[in-house]
Amino acid sequence: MIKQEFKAESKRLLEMMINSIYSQKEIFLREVISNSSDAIDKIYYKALTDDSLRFDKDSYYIKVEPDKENRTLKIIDTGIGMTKEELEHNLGTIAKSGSLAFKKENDSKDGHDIIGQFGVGFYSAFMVADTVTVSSKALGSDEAYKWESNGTDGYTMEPSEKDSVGTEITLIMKENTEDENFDEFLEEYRLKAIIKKYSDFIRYPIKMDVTSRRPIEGSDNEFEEYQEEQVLNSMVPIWRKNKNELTPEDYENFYNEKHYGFDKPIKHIHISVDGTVRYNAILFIPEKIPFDYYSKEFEKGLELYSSGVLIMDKCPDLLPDYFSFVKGMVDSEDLSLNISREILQQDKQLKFIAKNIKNKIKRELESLLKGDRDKYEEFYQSFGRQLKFGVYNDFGQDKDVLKDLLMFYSSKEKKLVTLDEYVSRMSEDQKYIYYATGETNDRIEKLPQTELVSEKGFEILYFTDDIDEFAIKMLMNYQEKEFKSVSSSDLGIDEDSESNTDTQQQENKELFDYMKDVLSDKVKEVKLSKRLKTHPVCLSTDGEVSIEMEKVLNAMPNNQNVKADKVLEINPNHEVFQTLKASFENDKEKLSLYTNLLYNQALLIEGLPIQDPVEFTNDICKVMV
Ligand SMILES: Nc1ncnc2c1ncn2[C@@H]1O[C@H](COP(=O)(O)OP(=O)(O)OP(=O)(O)O)[C@@H](O)[C@H]1O
Repeated sequence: MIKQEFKAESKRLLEMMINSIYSQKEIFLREVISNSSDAIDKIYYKALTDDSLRFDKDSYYIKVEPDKENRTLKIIDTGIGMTKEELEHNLGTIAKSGSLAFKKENDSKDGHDIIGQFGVGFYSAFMVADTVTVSSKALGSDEAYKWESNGTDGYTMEPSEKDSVGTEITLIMKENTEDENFDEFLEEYRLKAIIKKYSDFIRYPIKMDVTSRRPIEGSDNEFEEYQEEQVLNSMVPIWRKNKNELTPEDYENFYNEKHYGFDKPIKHIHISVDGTVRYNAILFIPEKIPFDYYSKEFEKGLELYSSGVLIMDKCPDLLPDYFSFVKGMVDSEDLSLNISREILQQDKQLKFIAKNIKNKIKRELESLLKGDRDKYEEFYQSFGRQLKFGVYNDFGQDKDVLKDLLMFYSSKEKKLVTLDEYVSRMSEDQKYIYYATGETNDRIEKLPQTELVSEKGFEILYFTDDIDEFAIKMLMNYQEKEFKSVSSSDLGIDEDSESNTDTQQQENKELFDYMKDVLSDKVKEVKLSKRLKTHPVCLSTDGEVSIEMEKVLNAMPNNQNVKADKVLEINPNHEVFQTLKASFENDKEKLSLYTNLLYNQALLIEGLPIQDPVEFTNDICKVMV
């Protein structure tokens, strides 16, 4: 059987490729500049093995020349150039990458890694240009050649004049349409911005004649325009520099230049890994919460570079949600890019980098907590909530990563403490890590439910964030100590008076049954309290859902009307209890009134709404008259 070769409609293929690979037209400049940078790198490589060649870095550059009048954009480089054959092979064949072949022949060294690999980037010029002319003189050749194409009808080749070695690409820009303005790619400010965004860390200077204004000599208010050649890119990526050479100010400047935030970062993390996947990263922990951080608009992610060229503005896969506040960038030469360089082909390397980064951020936060408590607390005030979400999310799969980073306000220390600090202070007879929930620390401080635990001398953690209790339920325990709400039915505290209370409970069973009937299904039970010392009444809960959780769940849009099993507790040592007993004997109507009043008071203490406020105030008046 004869094997047939696939035939391709190269015209259509090219058209499809030009119009569908890239999501943004501005990318063409990144591609053409990357080619120029590769061409200069190739001279560098040649010089390594060819003694007759000297690579003097300062003589190599890339120049961008917009010409608004003629609507052309030139990109000129002093790279290795192309011979007639190379022009034909590399630009006349789609998906033929001279650069990839070159890379295979020459091992990449000293971070001079060739960018091109797919053999398609050049054609992105046709997204913005009708005609592309490439005039090139190869290193070691006396002749120059010109390649020209309008992107659809093939190309022409002819000898041309060119004095120096290198390549000059001229784009004749497309006519503007209703939807597209191609003139923008001839504007200095736009070219500057595109170069800064994608090609800032190209190792060679990218120059352009920039128009500036200056006062005319001898005049106060007259100005003249003049042109001045400027280098538009920073060239040296700070992440490639030795950490010892860099000062904290260098990192701060980088943070500001890259517009990661308007604040001063609390900490920077510089990572250089030279293992199976090589990468460099500079990460920042911001000081202040970005204004949109807790909104839908906020997008997490790090900038992703491949060999110094920007691939993605915000690569979300590099950060877990709970570290979404981290800003910065990652640069790797080992990424599997897809041909548009916009998304990644497969994410094995990316997953590896993300995992490393996650562990590194965790370790750095732990060391901040140990080494600079004030700074950590500052950080925690801003982003602690996010860490707690991290404990709760995905069924707690990352709770162990985060548990040592958590902090809560302590009843004893009157400041934020870690769980480790809490547990290390626990006395032998303390079974649980106690917590109380409420809107503010002040309100929790006054909660009747805390009385017994506080009297026992046990520390209580104050939960004021709606996520707190959910996170802790997910954590279940810390260093094998379970968490216990001060409002839960069993506090695990052995009281001497316990049997006494139990007897009283038995003796007054009918009273409590009556009160329960008055309240019907508003409460699960009415009983004598073991936890109250001075306050007459409080609510506690029986079961998994606490009152605080009920509040949070019911405030959600998909509210499923979850209810906590509430227990109304009465303090047997309070005079009110005697009044209740007396009215049970003599005046049931009064007992009903008192029961409702006590229940509503308990709701108020919890910050829960009273079902019928008018009835409540009328009830109070009834007691007065
Ligand atoms: N300015 C230039 N100087 C020298 N050679 C060039 C220049 N521009 C392009 N080339 C050659 O043309 C080839 C094709 O370029 P093209 O941009 O299409 O692909 P690439 O850079 O190899 O790969 P990628 O699609 O990944 O960017 C390059 O591999 C290179 O050999």
